[in-house]
Amino acid sequence: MKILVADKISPKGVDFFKAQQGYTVVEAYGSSPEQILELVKDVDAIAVRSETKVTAEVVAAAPNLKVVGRAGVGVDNIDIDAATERGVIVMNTPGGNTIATAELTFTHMLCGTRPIAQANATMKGGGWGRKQYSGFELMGKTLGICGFGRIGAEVAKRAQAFGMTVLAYDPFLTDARAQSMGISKVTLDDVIAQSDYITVHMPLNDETRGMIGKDAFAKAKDGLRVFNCARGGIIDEAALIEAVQSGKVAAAGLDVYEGEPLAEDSPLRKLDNVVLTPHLGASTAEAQESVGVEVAEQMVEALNGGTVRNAINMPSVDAKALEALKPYLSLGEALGTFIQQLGGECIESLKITYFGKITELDTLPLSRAIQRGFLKHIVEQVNDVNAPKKLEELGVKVETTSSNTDTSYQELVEVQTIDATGKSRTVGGTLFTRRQEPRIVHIDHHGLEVNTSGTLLVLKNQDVPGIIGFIGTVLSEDGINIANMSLSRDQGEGFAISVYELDSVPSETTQSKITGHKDIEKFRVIEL
Ligand SMILES: NC(=O)c1ccc[n+]([C@@H]2O[C@H](COP(=O)([O-])OP(=O)(O)OC[C@H]3O[C@@H](n4cnc5c(N)ncnc54)[C@H](O)[C@@H]3O)[C@@H](O)[C@H]2O)c1
Ligand SMILES: O=C(O)[C@H](O)COP(=O)(O)O
Repeated sequence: MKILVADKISPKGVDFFKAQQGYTVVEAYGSSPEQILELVKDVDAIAVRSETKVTAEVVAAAPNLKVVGRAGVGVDNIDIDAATERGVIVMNTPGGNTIATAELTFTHMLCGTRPIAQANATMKGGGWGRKQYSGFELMGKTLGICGFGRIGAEVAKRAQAFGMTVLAYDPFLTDARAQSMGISKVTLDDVIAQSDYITVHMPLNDETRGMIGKDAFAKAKDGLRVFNCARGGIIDEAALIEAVQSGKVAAAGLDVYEGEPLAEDSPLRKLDNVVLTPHLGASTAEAQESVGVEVAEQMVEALNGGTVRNAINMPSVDAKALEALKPYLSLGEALGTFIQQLGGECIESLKITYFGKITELDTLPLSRAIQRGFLKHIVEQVNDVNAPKKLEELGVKVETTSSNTDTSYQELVEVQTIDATGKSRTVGGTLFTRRQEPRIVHIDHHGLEVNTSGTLLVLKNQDVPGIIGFIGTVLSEDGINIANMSLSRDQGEGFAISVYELDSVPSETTQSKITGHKDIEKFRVIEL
């Protein structure tokens, strides 16, 4: 495996890569976009922080690329869509720099309350300035936190320790969590109208870009103090500059910017009551060691075919849950591959239903395995990362449900296809013998028992004598052994469904002989 470490991550993380047998590590910090395109030509994985941009062009230039690892939280420097389309796993290390960033945020809040940075600059210039640098207290003030995730919550705890009242705006924050943290869950308008301090802790996207802008400053209290240690652009820079210049905003602290590095001539650099740091949130020894080692471990585990942790573009499952799911994954893949070949062409919908005990597990990886299996014979380079996207591109709608309807099995996975004419085909599978052996247990609700590997001949015929003998004869003339056979008779309708497990695929001639038999309505050769 060849790993490109494109941004400076902890030496312990780099050493972890180097310690792996058969791994080659290229460390190339501060490379230009052109150099990156050249460097990724033969790499299996790229480790980055926020500097290197993993664009669609970079993904396209790296045919062997399997994993992009981000030693940190934000993945806005990685083109997730391009990576997903190619089946490249993108992973981050979400918790490792939470405390570092919460502490930097709090440092900014303190600096925006007591003019430490400004006083320090005066002192270094030979001055004293005791009178001009008096400040305020945090005690008794209201802090509004927009984005109450890992970092937002840590900032809240620190603010409470300083005697602040905390309001939070986060559409995903539950009442129970707000209550247990002793904070008030409010609307964005309330945060803006009631806060003395506002800090933002969410990703930058179309919803959050400019969330604190001209309108917000107009509705805010006079003398508001604002802080952004999340992503540049959540607080609109032009609006902030205006609000600081007009005195509406009394102080601000920024660690992140709309463009990084911040332009040398940015007006922000000239505002006395705005304290700036160069994207230092995660830059502590502890955080860097944590995210550097974590990203290296996660990447190696994924590259070696183990558990995929903290992936952005596929379900992440912990090792224990994955162990419990393992036997189901090969069943799922086989059911997907089977139904794609049984369902025929122009399939518009793929419905997955889980029954019984399996509904207690996290079935997301299993649903991915079914989708991957479905695409196995029709799309090249499909994996759990890109399977949903490939199905979407093919116009196949995927629906997954859990049902509490009783079946004859302790647990059952059912996969149904519906084609453009509305015709539906269904296959069901379960695990036999203490959950280890995958079996197909029905086709279109006709009970059978079929193994989930190799070549299958699926037959629908009139339920008349001589069919099994005929199939045995034509296959033996072709030199093909039958390993197993399962039969389901529908006496009411007078036909039978049978599945023959074969040692190899029947020749064209044999298949024409089967087609020619007057009592055989249809058959399919299915390769699992
Ligand atoms: N300055 C730095 O060096 C630094 C370091 C670490 C993280 N960060 C950034 O800080 C941000 C927060 O990181 P985190 O680890 O707390 O992430 P997190 O995922 O734990 O929390 C983000 C929170 O934002 C909320 N959210 C999402 N959309 C929202 C919206 N429209 N309105 C309000 N809330 C919304 C989510 O519900 C979530 O609770 C990220 O952007 C991350 O990239 C910056
Ligand atoms: O999202 C993050 O984790 C931070 O922005 C840290 O970025 P960095 O690794 O480039 O310091």
